[in-house]
Amino acid sequence: MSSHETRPCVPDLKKERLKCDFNVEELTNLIDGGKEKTALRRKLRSVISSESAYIDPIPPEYMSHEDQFSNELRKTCHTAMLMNKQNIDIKTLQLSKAYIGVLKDGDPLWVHYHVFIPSITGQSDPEQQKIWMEKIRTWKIFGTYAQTELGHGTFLRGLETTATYDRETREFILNSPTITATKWWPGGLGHTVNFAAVMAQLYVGGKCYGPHMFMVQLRDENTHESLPGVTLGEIGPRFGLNTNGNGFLRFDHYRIPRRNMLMKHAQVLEDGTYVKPSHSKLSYGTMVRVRVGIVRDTCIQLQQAVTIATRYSAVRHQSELIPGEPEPQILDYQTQQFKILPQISSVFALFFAANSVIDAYYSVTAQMDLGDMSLLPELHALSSGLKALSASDASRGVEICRLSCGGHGYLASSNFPRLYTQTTCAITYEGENTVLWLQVARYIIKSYRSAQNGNNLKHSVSYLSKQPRPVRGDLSNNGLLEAFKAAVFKLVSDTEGRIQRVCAKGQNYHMAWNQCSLQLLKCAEAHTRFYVCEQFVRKVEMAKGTENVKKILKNLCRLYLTHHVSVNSGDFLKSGSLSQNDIAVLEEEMCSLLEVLRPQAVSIVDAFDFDDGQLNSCLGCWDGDVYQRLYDEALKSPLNKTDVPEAYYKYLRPLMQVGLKSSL
Ligand SMILES: CCCCCCCCCCCCCCCCCCCCCC(=O)SCCNC(=O)CCNC(=O)[C@H](O)C(C)(C)COP(=O)(O)OP(=O)(O)OC[C@H]1O[C@@H](n2cnc3c(N)ncnc32)[C@H](O)[C@@H]1OP(=O)(O)O
Ligand SMILES: Cc1cc2nc3c(=O)[nH]c(=O)nc-3n(C[C@H](O)[C@H](O)[C@H](O)COP(=O)(O)OP(=O)(O)OC[C@H]3O[C@@H](n4cnc5c(N)ncnc54)[C@H](O)[C@@H]3O)c2cc1C
Repeated sequence: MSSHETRPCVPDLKKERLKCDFNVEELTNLIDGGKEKTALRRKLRSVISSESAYIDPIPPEYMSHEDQFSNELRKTCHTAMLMNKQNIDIKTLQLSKAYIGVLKDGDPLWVHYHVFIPSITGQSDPEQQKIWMEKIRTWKIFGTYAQTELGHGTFLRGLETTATYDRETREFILNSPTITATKWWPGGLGHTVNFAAVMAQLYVGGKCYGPHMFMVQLRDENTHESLPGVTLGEIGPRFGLNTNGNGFLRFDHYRIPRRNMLMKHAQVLEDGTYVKPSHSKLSYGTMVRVRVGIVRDTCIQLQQAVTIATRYSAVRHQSELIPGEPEPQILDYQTQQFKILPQISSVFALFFAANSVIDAYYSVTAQMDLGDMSLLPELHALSSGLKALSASDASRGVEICRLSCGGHGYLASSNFPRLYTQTTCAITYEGENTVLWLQVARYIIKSYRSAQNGNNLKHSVSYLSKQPRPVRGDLSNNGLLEAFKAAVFKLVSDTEGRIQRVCAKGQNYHMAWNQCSLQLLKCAEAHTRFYVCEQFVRKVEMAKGTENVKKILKNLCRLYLTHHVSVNSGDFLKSGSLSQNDIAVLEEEMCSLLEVLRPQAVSIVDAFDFDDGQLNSCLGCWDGDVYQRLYDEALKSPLNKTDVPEAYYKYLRPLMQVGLKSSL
C-alpha cells in the first residue's frame, strides 16, 4: 500500500483509498521506471520542496508581465546554482517530475537546456563542441533555437534569413531582408539568452543550399547588451507560457566567422566548397529529438489533470442518483466516469508509447552515428505521429478533465487554465500537428506503394504489405489489434486509390494530394493509434509484478482499446474487420470496465505521486479539503484588500449619482 495511506484526508477520499486493492507504490515504481528511480525522484523533490526561494511572493496571476518573467528567471537561475552545489545535472532535474510546479508559466532557460544544447551536441563537429560546450558548462553562453520567422514556421524551405559566405573574409553575413524574415517565437530570445542556434538559408557563390544552422552571438557576454547589427525584443503576452521569454530577432548584415556554421553534417570549406551531408534532412535532427520528448511531457501534463479531476470527483456531491437518497459523489455517475477513466487509460497508453519511441530514438541515432541512415525516415514518421497524437490527446484530455470539474474547473486556482495552455501549445510547436500528420501520411503512402511493388517494409508499417485478415468474432486484445490493422489498411488503400483516381482525371499529383488530405490525416492518425494500442498491449503482456497491479494495467489497456474502437467504429465496420454486433459487445464491455475501474480510480492517480505543491490546485489536493482552499485562495485577490475598491469611487459612484434619464 502507498506510504500516503495514513495522512489525513476528508472521509470521501479516505473511503476511496480504503477500496484500493493493489499496491500503489508498485504502480508508482512502474511509472518511474523502477524503485531506484522513484527514490531518486523523491530525493530530488525533497531538495526542491525545502527551498524557500521557490515560494512566490504573491500568486503569479496577480503580478505584472514583467514581474512574472523576473520571478521565473530568479527561480530558474536559483535552480542552476542549487544543482551546481548539489552536483546534480540540471537537465536531469528539469526532465524529472520532481521539478513540476516550481516554474508556473514557462521557463526562460528551458529551450537553452533542451533544444539549444542538443543542437550544439547534435549538429556541430567535435572541435566546435569542445569550444562551445565549455562555455555552456561555465555559464558564459545561454542560447536558444532560432528557426521560426514571422512569415514561416512550418515551411522551413521558405525561411528568409540568409547566411551568405564571404570568401574574402571567411565569414558568413547574416541578414533579415524583409519584415517576414524576422525570427519570431524562440524561447528565451527576448531578454534572457546571449547566443542562438540560428536556422538560415545558406548561400555560397550565389547558390542557395537550403536551411543550415549557425551559432550566433547576440549579446555582449559582460554587459548583456545586444550587439551592433542585431535587433532583439520580446513578442508580447501569449495564451500561456508567458514567462518563456519568447522573442524576436533581426539581423542587419551581421558577420560571424566561417566556423560558426554547425559542421557535423554539412560544411563550407575556406575556399567556399560546399560539402553536403550524408542525408539531406540531418539538419532537422533537433526537432526529431524534441518531438520524442514531447510525448513524455504531454503524458505528464495529462497525469496532473486526471489527478485533479479524479480527486475532485470523489469529493464533490451533486444532484440525486436515486430520488430521495443523499447526493452521490459525482464519480458515481457513469457519464463522469466516461469523462475521466479513458483519460487515465490514455496516460498509460502515452507512457508506454513514449518509452518505446525514446528507445527507438536512441537505437536509430546510435546507428546513424555509425553512418547508417536507413532507419531515419521511419523514426521521423514515428516521432511526428506520436508528437501529434500525444499533444492532441493530452490537450483534449486536460480540457475534458477541466469540464468534468464544472464551474470550479474554470478558476485559475484549479490550475486547469495553466495546464491547458501548457498542453495545447504542444499541438503547434515543434511542427504543427496537421503538418506532421501529413508527413506521417507521406511515409505510409510511400510504404504502401513500395509494398505493392514487392519490396519489404520497415517494421512499424509491415502490416501494409498485404491485406490483413482478422479472425471474425475474435475480440481478444490480439484480435482487436488485427482488426485495427485491417481498418488502417483499408483506409490507406482507399486513400491511395483515390489519389490515383484524381490523378487519372488529369489533376497533378500535388493537387490530388491536397484534395485527399482529409483522408490522409485519418490514415496517419489511425496508423499512429494502432501503434500506441499495440505498444500498450505488448507492454502490459510483458509487465512484471503482482497480479493486482497487472489486473489494473490490463483493465486500463482494455478500456483504451474498446474506447478507441467505439470512437472509430465506422472505420472498423467499413473494413469489415468488426461487425455491428462486435461493436455493440465492445461498447458494453467498455461500460462495465468503467464500473470495474471506478473504485480504484483515486488510488491509480495517487500512484502518479504528485504532491500538493506540484498540482497547485485547490481541487486536486491530497486531503480533499476543496472548499476551504477555494475560499482561502479567493481571499488572496488584491480586490479583496478593501471592502470598497477605488474603481467604485472613480466609475460606479458617479454613474449611480447621475441616474437613468430615460425610462428604459
Ligand atoms: C530522446 C530524447 C529524450 C529526452 C527529451 C528531451 C526533450 C524534452 C521535450 C519536452 C517538451 C516540453 C516543452 C515545454 C517548453 C516549451 C518549449 C517549446 C519548444 C518549441 C521549439 C520549436 O517549436 S522549434 C521550431 C520547430 N519547427 C518545426 O518543427 C517546423 C516544422 N517543419 C518541418 O519540420 C519541415 O518543414 C517539414 C514539414 C518536415 C517539411 O520539410 P521539407 O519541406 O524540407 O521536406 P518535405 O516535406 O519536402 O519532405 C522531403 C523528405 O524529407 C523527409 N523529412 C522531412 N523531415 C524529416 C526529418 N526531420 N527527418 C528525416 N526525414 C525528414 C520527408 O519525409 C520526405 O521524405 P520522402 O521524400 O522520402 O517522402
Ligand atoms: C509556445 C511556443 C513556443 C515556440 N518556441 C519556438 C522556439 O523556441 N523556436 C522556434 O524556432 N520556434 C518556436 N515556436 C514556433 C513554432 O515552432 C511554430 O509556430 C510552429 O512550427 C508552427 O508554424 P507556424 O506558426 O508558421 O504555423 P503555420 O504553418 O502558419 O500554421 C497555420 C495553419 O496553416 C496550416 N498549414 C501550414 N502548412 C500546411 C500544409 N503544408 N498543409 C496543410 N496545412 C498547413 C497549419 O495546419 C495551421 O492550421 C514556438 C511556438 C509556440 C506556440
